[in-house]
Amino acid sequence: MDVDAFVAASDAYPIPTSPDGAPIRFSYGTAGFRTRGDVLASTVFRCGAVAAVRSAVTGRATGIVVTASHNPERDNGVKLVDCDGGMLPVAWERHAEALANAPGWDAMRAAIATMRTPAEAHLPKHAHPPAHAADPPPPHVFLARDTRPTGPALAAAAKAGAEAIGASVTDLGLMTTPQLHYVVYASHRGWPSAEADYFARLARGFRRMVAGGTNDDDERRSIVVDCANGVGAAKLAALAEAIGQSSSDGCVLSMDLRNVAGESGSLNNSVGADYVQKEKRAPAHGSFETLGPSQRCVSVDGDADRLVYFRKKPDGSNENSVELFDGDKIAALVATRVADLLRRCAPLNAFDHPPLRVGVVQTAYANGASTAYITNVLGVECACANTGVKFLHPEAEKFDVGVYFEANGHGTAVFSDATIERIDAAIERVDAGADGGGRSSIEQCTDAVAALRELKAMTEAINPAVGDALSGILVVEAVLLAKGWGLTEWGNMYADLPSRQVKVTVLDRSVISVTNAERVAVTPAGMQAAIDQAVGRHGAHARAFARPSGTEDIVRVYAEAATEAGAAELAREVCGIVYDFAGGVGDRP
Ligand SMILES: CC(=O)N[C@H]1[C@@H](OP(=O)(O)O)O[C@H](CO)[C@@H](O)[C@@H]1O
Ligand SMILES: [Mg+2]
Repeated sequence: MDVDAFVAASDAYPIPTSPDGAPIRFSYGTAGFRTRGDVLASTVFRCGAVAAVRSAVTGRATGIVVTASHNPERDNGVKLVDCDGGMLPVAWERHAEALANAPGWDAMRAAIATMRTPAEAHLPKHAHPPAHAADPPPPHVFLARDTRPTGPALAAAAKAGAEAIGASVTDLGLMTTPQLHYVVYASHRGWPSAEADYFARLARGFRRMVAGGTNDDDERRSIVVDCANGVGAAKLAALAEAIGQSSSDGCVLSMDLRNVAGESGSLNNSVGADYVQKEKRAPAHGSFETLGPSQRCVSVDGDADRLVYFRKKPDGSNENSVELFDGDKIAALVATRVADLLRRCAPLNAFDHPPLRVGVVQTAYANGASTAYITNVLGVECACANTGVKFLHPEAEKFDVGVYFEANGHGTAVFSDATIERIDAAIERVDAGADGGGRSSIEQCTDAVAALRELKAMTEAINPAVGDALSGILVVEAVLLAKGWGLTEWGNMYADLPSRQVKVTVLDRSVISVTNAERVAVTPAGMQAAIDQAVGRHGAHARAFARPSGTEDIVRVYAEAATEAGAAELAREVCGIVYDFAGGVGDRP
């Protein structure tokens, strides 16, 4: 590591100052550093070095992605990907912050020295293959960016930072965030990690998932995709190519891609998954108003790690309002399919000793109706984690098959290595003509074998590293096809309770601290009791909480109740309580 060369090179990337002349302070939030793109060069340059040092410490390649996801086009951000393809350890977020804000060469040297102390290694749980302890490889960083105008210069800064300290950099250019995670994940396991390998894996998984499908009537599977004018547009086109839109084997998925052009200012501008989920409205661009209520639509966000499905409200009361199929509904669909497949696999006796634990991980924002459905109807365990994938993913890893989605559509299904080994072993037994259950013929188990193969295919179609809109679309489509379901049947799983999500501005949001997966406020004193009282007044199904956002300088209030009016009123009351107890700014809500 050439720390001296790095600190010397940093002079070309000075920390910018705010109008009062003080250096801008950068913080690593829920999903990396994120702010206006034109002030990020010094931070991104320094993140290049963090990724390089992390690679040196772990003996494996790491990743950097330059993106601000669903945020406006003028913003940008930088997120570091750990060597196993997952999120950076939380302790290293603090190291990245220390380096990003270090005021001079000595402070930078000190921040890097801290990262390199053995106590700070926080090595990932999974080591594939074993670390090269004796002869560590030179540090290596994979780099990608989304389509923002500030992206090329920032990516160049990241590369310069990593190279200055002595890492080699593979610049992958434009990629979705989950693609970059996948590249690092695959390289960690020694798998082929080129972009073509990613597409081929997803496409293979999809085609195998639908291979035994009920598509006898040759009905064309058609979806309209809102690409948010982001990096997902080109990648979805490539994915469509990979699954072979014109294939003659019956497993057709036709994707009509909209909002792909990416004119200046169009990224996430009244389009994309965040807009559709928060507004419960169709994208304002891409001619969605001309579609009928039977058309299945899906929106991805600017870096294509979120997806939500939607369709026009059949009553047509408001021409742009939609029925939303959010992350909660996607999790319920995927978990249902996993549970169905495992049940059907029973004759193979492959997953009974010990029984596989399937679970769903949600956040406090999950609609109460979805939690009730998963627990009571599906009979699947349901855990609640703090907001942010870095909390959900590890919770999901505690199950043999853990399905997690944030309500906003970010999520995936995590199959543990041991589970995949058990699936593979069962397939081997089947292929060898034994059923594992002592029966003379596997013919008695045709349905179980089909289920087993579909389960295996799902592990390939899903992005194992992180939530991915592209793989999410394939899995949802394959499950709908296999079940012979349209949106009506999917929607019939459960009806969302009316809910509201609102923002309150306060002087200092850190006065609010929370516990119990963010559902209970510990401070300021008395605030939770007041929220409880308000909830109590709204009867059965009422629920509300307030927590400080990890990505914006606001407090988020969430409320749900049995009626639309009740949810709106409860949200308004809780906003007032937050305003009173936590130092509200401006007019009282
Ligand atoms: C309620 C909500 O949608 N919160 C979002 C938002 O986090 P906040 O900490 O709530 O600002 O941004 C995160 C990063 O994109 C995402 O993971 C999370 O789900
Ligand atoms: Mg995103």
